[in-house]
Amino acid sequence: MSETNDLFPLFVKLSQVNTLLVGGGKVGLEKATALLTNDPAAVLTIVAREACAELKAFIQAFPQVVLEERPFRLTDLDGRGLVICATGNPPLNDEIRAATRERHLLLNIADTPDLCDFYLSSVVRKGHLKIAISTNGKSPTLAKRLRELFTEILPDDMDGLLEHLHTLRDKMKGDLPEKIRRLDQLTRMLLEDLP
Ligand SMILES: C[C@@]1(CC(=O)O)C2=NC(=C\c3[nH]c(c(CCC(=O)O)c3CC(=O)O)Cc3[nH]c(c(CC(=O)O)c3CCC(=O)O)/C=C3\N/C(=C\2)[C@@H](CCC(=O)O)[C@]3(C)CC(=O)O)/[C@H]1CCC(=O)O
Ligand SMILES: NC(=O)c1ccc[n+]([C@@H]2O[C@H](COP(=O)([O-])OP(=O)(O)OC[C@H]3O[C@@H](n4cnc5c(N)ncnc54)[C@H](O)[C@@H]3O)[C@@H](O)[C@H]2O)c1
Repeated sequence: MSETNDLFPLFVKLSQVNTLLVGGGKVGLEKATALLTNDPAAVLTIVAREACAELKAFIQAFPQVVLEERPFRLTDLDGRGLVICATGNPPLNDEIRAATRERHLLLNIADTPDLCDFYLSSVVRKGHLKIAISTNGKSPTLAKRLRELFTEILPDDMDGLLEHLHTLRDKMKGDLPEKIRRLDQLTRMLLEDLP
């Protein structure tokens, strides 16, 4: 029997959702990079006993990011929307798992699928176009490879196409089914030009 991928993808506005990252080692740096490259205005607090030099250097470019070098405490969860944990500390993972469940907060514990409410995805970015890839946790390396493949084959000027479609969409009058029919037709023609 084949398993299905039941994960529901969302595109989250990190500038409006207060995120806590616990842990500031190599994996913490990867997660901070994923958050801040997608949204440089992400509201992010990092709590780590000791943050690595690379993380400290990286967050310099993001003045809104708060780094507190001290042990995690439960009050760190106050006012958060998302929590990401990258400490490699199993008892702490369990404590944060229980506390976030009580507070109805969404939690990702890096590299520990069983304890996650959500996974981070591999992200293809071409201007306004963003494609998130999930392998249902089966192979993050394949997700990374597919990101590289799509980044290579999609044209860099996707923004030109999207702006054009946006202008046309705003100009179109008439009833919705007719608008959808015309946009379907137009995008079919435009996408035929892609490699
Ligand atoms: C996509 C990406 C996003 C991101 O992290 O930003 C991401 N992992 C990335 C890379 C990566 N991670 C690992 C390697 C080493 C090779 C390997 O082990 O495969 C590489 C490859 C590399 O770095 O080259 C180690 C690893 N990761 C997980 C486990 C545990 C397990 O599988 O049980 C272990 C073993 C740990 C150990 O053995 O100790 C688990 C998860 N990793 C996920 C996301 C979630 C599932 C996403 C999906 O559905 O595919 C999930 C379930 C939870 C989560 O962490 O959110 C990012 C690629 C970004 C990009 O480049 O595009
Ligand atoms: N990198 C690996 O080889 C490896 C192997 C197995 C699992 N992992 C997973 O990777 C993650 C961590 O990896 P890493 O390489 O970044 O580890 P790391 O040891 O470099 O970093 C751990 C970070 O967590 C912080 N930390 C630990 N306890 C804390 C506490 N009580 N309060 C606040 N901060 C605390 C440390 O100060 C540090 O910043 C974990 O999710 C772990 O399950 C990694």
